[in-house]
Amino acid sequence: MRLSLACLTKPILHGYFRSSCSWRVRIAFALKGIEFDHLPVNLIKDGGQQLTDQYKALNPMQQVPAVQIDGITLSQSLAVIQYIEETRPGPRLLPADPKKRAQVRMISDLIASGIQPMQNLYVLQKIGAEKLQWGQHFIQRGFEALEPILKETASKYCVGDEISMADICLVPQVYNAERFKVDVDQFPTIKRLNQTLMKVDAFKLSHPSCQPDTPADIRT
Ligand SMILES: O=C(O)/C=C\C(=O)CC(=O)CC(=O)O
Repeated sequence: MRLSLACLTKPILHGYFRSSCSWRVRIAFALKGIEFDHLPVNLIKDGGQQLTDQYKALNPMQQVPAVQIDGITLSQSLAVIQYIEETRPGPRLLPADPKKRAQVRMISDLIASGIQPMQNLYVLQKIGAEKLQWGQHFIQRGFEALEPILKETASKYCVGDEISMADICLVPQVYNAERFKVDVDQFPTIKRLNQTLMKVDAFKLSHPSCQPDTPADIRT
């Protein structure tokens, strides 16, 4: 087998400890057992390091994460997750069954396109005041849709009994819900899945509370 040099170098994750989209990528790397180098991009410090020309050259959307892997640079966490799914061994992150696979994509997109972008830093900075209520509104609305969907698709995990990309999206979004003071008790399926997943090492080790760039005062 011929291995290109690019495949032999560790991927580099440009991310931020508290970014839910960076956390998604960290979970996927952990589940697949992929070692990576972490280059922190502080979204707050100096007005936001993602806004520098240097970072813009890496990711023109000026958001995290960006991942350098196999000689290419990818932004957008779901594209990264699907790329490593297609190129790396280890547990499957998308089910083989087409219906379950579609359900995983539906749940992932619901979160990654329907909820998270409405409460990300850039949008909230544009809103000005009312940030908390704005974020709460869109997470609440999204979880009201997600709960009945998960009730249908979930068994041990979001879709059946295998951890998938849907679970990778769910846990960081629940973390954001808690940050925005959405009462997750309203959503028993979401709550139960989050509790189950937070016992899995890949989710624990990648948690925002214990990353290289986690500030000392909130590190656990
Ligand atoms: O420390 C901060 O407050 C800044 C940024 C974030 O949390 C990341 C986001 O923009 C939200 C998100 O990932 O969903």
